[in-house]
Amino acid sequence: MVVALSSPAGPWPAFVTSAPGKVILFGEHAVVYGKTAVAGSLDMRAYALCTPRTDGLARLLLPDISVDATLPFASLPCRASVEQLAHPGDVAGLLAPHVLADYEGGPGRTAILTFAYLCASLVDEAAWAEGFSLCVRSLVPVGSGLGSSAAFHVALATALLRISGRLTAVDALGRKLVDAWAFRGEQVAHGTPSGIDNAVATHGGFLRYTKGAAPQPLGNSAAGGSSSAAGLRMLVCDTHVPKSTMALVAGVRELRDQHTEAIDAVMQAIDSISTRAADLLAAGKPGCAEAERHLAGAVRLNHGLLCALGVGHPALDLVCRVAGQRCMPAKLTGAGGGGCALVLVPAEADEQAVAEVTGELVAAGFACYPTVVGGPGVAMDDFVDGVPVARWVEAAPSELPGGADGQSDLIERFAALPDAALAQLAPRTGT
Ligand SMILES: Nc1ncnc2c1ncn2[C@@H]1O[C@H](COP(=O)(O)OP(=O)(O)OP(=O)(O)O)[C@@H](O)[C@H]1O
Ligand SMILES: C[C@@](O)(CCO)CC(=O)[O-]
Repeated sequence: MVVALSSPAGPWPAFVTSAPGKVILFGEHAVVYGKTAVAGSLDMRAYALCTPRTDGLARLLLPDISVDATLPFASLPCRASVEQLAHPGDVAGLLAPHVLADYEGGPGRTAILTFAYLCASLVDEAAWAEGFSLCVRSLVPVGSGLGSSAAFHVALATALLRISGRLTAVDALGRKLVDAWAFRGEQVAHGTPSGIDNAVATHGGFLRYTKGAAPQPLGNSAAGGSSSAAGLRMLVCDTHVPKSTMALVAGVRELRDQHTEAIDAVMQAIDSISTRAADLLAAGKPGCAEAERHLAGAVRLNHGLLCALGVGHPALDLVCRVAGQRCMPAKLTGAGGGGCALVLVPAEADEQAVAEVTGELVAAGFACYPTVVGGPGVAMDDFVDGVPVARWVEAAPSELPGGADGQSDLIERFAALPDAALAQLAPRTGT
């Protein structure tokens, strides 16, 4: 994929940003309390197409969650008032009621709040002057524990930083900036996130993560280098049981307030599991029999400890039982309470056993994704295979009635791209 970026000032071409979902191998929830966690990027991404306008309006189109909002600059709070907020989530109190009127609760409201917060913080009146349209589509299932919100916030923050002229390249400095602003988006959505999800969505690869410290790559590279940890084969199983990350994190906090010593001991146990696993992955031995045995035990233990924190669910236990019967360790991943579980597939796994596990889980009503973990993080492109993004979207197959008629707005065409066409916008490893 060719990446060529125009100067931020002056007219700009349509561009696309994208960021991956994540899978937490070890340490969710404990990471909120400063413990170590290990996570990797998924091969499912969120994509944002950004196009210039001429009417001074900003349109946010989120077809996955039925949001289509068009805002004038004056409908946003000013930067100074946003900067004075005690917490980014308090932005709701600054917005005129009509902005949220059509989005009472749920993902649409959260997305508008984050958009408003990031726009008010980043895009000044001059940059807004001509307006822009932004459409975000995602192949990361929403609310399943696979970091759909972080992928969304990283893609969104990258687009708004570019529009504001603060970001010209996704290099080390650019990634730091994106990560910091995506984290604020996560704060709007989740209250007190640890930052691990946005770190993985930004940097890609496999990371050892501790809140407040720089994420540590585990023998891998978001730029497409080979990863020892990427040798881990996994099935990600979506139970489709809805959950709220914010409520689950708040629930663990309440439990800790009541049973501080006991919960801190659980957190410490999770920390030792994550730390040892991170060392193993960093040493590049995930496939050897001894390491695999160790990781299998660690996965089972971590699941049990998460259940002790009150974030388990019978559907997640079912995944662990079905996989465990075929000697495949499994645990919940992400916030728990529903959402997804990961199944570690041993290097020597019998393919028949993998197919049986998949079949049983699908028969139980779950979705099963064989997963490649450890791919690229955030990306920003003006060209797809040498073709300007706008022309590529126009030419790509669309699900709009009437097919490729060239009549519809670029944003509408992007919103109607089949998933397979959308997936082609992923950065190609090694280019
Ligand atoms: N495709 C999308 N379009 C627009 N907004 C999205 C999209 N996907 C996710 N979001 C935003 O992310 C929020 C979902 O966050 P939530 O924490 O519930 O799920 P998750 O990130 O998938 O799970 P976890 O945090 O456990 O990994 C939505 O409320 C919405 O604001
Ligand atoms: C549950 C949690 O640990 C992971 C959610 O993907 C919350 C966080 O780290 O912000």
